[in-house]
This record gives sequence, structure tokens and C-alpha cells, in this order.
Amino acid sequence: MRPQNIIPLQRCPSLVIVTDTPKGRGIFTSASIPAKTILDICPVLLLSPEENKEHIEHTSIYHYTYNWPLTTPTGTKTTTQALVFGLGSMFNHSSVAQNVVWERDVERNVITYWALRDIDAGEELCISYGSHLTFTDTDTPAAEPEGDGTDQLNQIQLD
Ligand SMILES: C[S@@+](CC[C@H](N)C(=O)[O-])C[C@H]1O[C@@H](n2cnc3c(N)ncnc32)[C@H](O)[C@@H]1O
Repeated sequence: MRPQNIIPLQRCPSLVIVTDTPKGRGIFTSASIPAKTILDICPVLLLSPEENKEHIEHTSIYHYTYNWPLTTPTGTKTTTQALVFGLGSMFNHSSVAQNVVWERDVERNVITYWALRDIDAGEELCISYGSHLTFTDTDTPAAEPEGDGTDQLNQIQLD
């Protein structure tokens, strides 16, 4: 075994799964975590673009995959999907309270997650999924209705 092919695993011991959040299951911490702490190191399974398009996109697994850069045998650079094992598949998205960052190791097919800042006991650990969400973000306040105001006026009850 070459030393660079041995990846020591590391998981922050205070992490817990909460099963009934507005986002479904979520990862929280039962103790404070200092900034830059490694939270988890997760292996990934690379899915080919073909199996992704033909199968995975039609299943709920798709909502657990990450974009992953791929160089084809002919040298073309493209993007495929990867399924992340471990806690990586469980981090919810937050646009307002992201406290976790992650980095791909494309050579060894792992992702490492870190605390972006000091995190307090009881906080949910959230990453950012970017701006193209496939669900309604419970962290984002509902948009104000657009229009000429008639809708809002119609909701006011007159005695
Ligand atoms: C990778 S999974 C995260 C774990 C998931 N909550 C579960 O219970 O399995 C991604 C899914 O979590 C939910 N989710 C994540 N972040 C969310 C958010 N900010 N608002 C609402 N739902 C969210 C969505 O259903 C999304 O498709």
C-alpha cells in the first residue's frame, strides 16, 4: 500500500442526527465545535453520466448526489454525479446559516467536511447546495407577492 492511498478517517464525536426537522433529517452538534475542525471524511461512489441519466435521475437518490468533475478516457472534461457515503449525504442546505465547508479529493474519491466557523452546541450543521435548489428552502422567507396590491387588499377584513 502506498502511503498516499491510506486515508485516516476522522469524525467529530459530538455529531448527532435529528430525525424531525423542517428539512427532514439533519446533522446537529451536541457540543461546541471550534472553527476548522474536521467533521467527517466521506468516501464517494462515482456514477457515470450514462447511469445517472438513465437511472439515478429518476430516483430519490439523485437528491443525495454531488456534482463531480470527470475526465473521460479521451481527455474530455465533463461533470458527473457522485453519491457520498457517511454523513456527507445528510447535511442540509442553508443559504443564511452555512457553517460547514467541504472539499473534493478527486484523486482519491473522498470529500472532507470542516467547520467554517466556531459552532455552538445545538446548532444544525449546514452546507451550501448553491443556487439551483430542487426544493423549497425552509430557511428563506417566502417571497412577497408581486402585483398591484389587489391580492393583499382583498385579504384585509373590513368590518
Ligand atoms: C442530501 S438530502 C439531506 C438529508 C435529508 N434532509 C434527509 O432527511 O434525508 C437533501 C434533501 O434535504 C432536504 N433539504 C435540505 N436542505 C433543505 C432546506 N434548506 N430546506 C428544505 N429542505 C431541505 C431536501 O428535501 C433535499 O432534497
